[in-house]
Parts: sequence; C-alpha cells; structure tokens
Amino acid sequence: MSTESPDELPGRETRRLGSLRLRLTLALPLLNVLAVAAFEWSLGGDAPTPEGLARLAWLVLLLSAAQLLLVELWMLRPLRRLAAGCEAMESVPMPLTTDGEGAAPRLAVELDRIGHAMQRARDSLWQQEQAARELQRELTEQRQQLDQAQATLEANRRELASLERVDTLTGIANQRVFDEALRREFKRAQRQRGLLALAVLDLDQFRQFNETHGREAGDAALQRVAALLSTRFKRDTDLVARLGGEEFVALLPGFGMAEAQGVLESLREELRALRLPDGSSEQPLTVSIGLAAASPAHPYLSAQALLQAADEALYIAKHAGRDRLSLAA
Ligand SMILES: Nc1nc2c(ncn2[C@@H]2O[C@H](COP(=O)(O)OP(=O)(O)OP(=O)(O)O)[C@@H](O)[C@H]2O)c(=O)[nH]1
Repeated sequence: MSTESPDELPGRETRRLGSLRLRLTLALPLLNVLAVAAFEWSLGGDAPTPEGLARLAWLVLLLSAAQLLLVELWMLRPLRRLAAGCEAMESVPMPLTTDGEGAAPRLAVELDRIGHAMQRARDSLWQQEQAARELQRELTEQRQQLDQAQATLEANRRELASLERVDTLTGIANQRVFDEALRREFKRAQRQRGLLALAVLDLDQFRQFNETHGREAGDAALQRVAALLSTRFKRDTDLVARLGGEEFVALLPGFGMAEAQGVLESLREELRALRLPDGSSEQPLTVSIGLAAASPAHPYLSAQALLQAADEALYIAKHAGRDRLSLAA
C-alpha cells in the first residue's frame, strides 16, 4: 500500500507522463533501427551501400515519427487530461475534513445553527400556544353569545306561543283559546239556562314517567293523550285544550255532570289501555280528573268559579290516590 499522500499524486503523474514521452522519443527510433537491421539481416543481402543506408535511415525516421504521433494522440494526451482532472479535483475545497484543526470550529458552527433552529421552533410553538389561547377565548365568548341568543330565542318562542292559539307540542287549543271559550260558553249557558261541564285532567306521576322513559317519550305521551281527547270530544261545541305541562281541559257545553262523568270515565280507561310509551311499560299512564258542571239547578257565579270548582275536584282526586275522577261539590 502506498504511503504517499493523495495530494501528491496528480503532480507526480504529470511528471511521469513527461518522462515517459521522453523515453519513448528516444526508445522508438532505436527499436525501429534494430527492427529494420534485423529485417535486412534476415533477407541476407550484400553489404549495405551508402544510398541504401540513407534510405533505411529515412525509413526509420518516418516510422518513428508516425509511432510517436500515434502514442501522443492515443495514449499520452488522454493520460494528461486525466492528470489535469485529478489536479482540478484536488483544488476544490473539501466540505468536511477529518483533520483535527477544521473539525472543532465547524462542529461549533453546526451546534450554534441547531441551537438557533431550536430557539426558532420554541418561539413558533409559543406563538401557536398564544394563538390557541386567543382562539379558545373567542370560542368561549361566542359560546356565551350563542347561549344568550338561545335564551332570547326561547323567551321569544314562549311569548309567541302565548300569542298563538295552538299548543305547539300537541296541536290542540292552548290556554288562551280555552280562556276565551270558557267565558263565552259560560255566558251562553247562563243566558240560555243551559248546561256546561268542565273537566280538568292531569296525568299522574308524569315527572316519574319522563325520568323512566325520557323526555321525548313524555312528549309523545302528551301528544297521544291530546289526540285521544280530540277523538272523544269532537262535537262542534266541545273544546279540548292543553293548559301547559301535563294538564288538559275539556269544555263540554250541553253536558250535565252525569253525562260528562260517563264519557270521562271511559276516556280514563282508554288512556290506561294506551300503555305508553311503547306498550311494554308495566305501569300504565293514568290520569286524575276534576269535574264541575254548571246548570240552572247548580249555577256558578262566574266562569272563574266553575274552573276553580273543577280544580278543587282535581286536587281531591290527586290526594285520594290519583287515577280517578272526582266531582265538584
Ligand atoms: N315530556 C314533557 N314533560 C313535561 C312537559 N311539560 C311539563 N312536563 C313535565 O311534567 C312533570 C310534571 O311533574 P309534577 O308537576 O311533579 O307532576 P306529576 O309528576 O305528574 O305528579 P302528580 O301530578 O302529583 O301526579 C315535570 O317533570 C315536567 O317537567 C312537556 O311538554 N313535555
């Protein structure tokens, strides 16, 4: 293995090529002389004349010149280019050296650069955290605004519902319509000395029903009850309404106490048979009913008094154990 430094090789090769060319320039004519002499000798002719020697000398000269030209073109020139290429490569500075002198400063520079990059990454992370916090704050603000808007919307919805005449959940008349109808029908009954029955119906343990089956099932139950009431009381003069929550009323012009009681008792049974919400409930949904009836024999001073009498009867039904109909005194 060579002990010379790789840095010395191109200079040395160039020198060797120069020396090789010199040797070839000397050696080729000599070899040609020998070759021609051997050739003449092999022919075994007479001793050479001066003209013959001159001709041979020219021949050797021409042959040598041609050979040197070929060697120059095919061998020496490519080799010189190769050597020049090696020298050019040597002149390019190496990006990394393994010698001890350059390595330490370069390492320091690299470490410094890495340090700066880490600092930049930390800065960027901090900025992103700030941006995320800002975003979170905006989100909280917007959520609060949304909550406020929802509360306002709900208040408006309630106000609108009170102005409307239909209960939005069940589709039957609402309290507003009922109040008007009660005043109107009471006056009519008074005027005509007719009959007017009023029933207040309140579903039993509905809070528990909601808790057991869910609020949606509770809504569905309220709709089923409203539908049942509408089916049972469908004369033109009848009015069923939802007063709110799980409380309904039935206003029955022309009905006395006994007549209304009969219809309401069968309705109570029908409701029990509904087996809400999905038919699998062990505990059927029941209703308590308070019934009051105005008649010439049993007049009330006002529509409000009639309603109060029905409410009191309902109260009694609830306190007597629910799932029953109670008549006003
Ligand atoms: N699903 C549903 N539930 C309602 C609605 N309105 C009121 N409620 C619920 O009805 C329940 C009424 O509860 P309470 O007033 O304690 O009456 P209750 O549980 O039926 O008890 P009693 O009347 O004493 O038999 C409450 O849980 C209300 O949330 C409604 O529109 N839909």
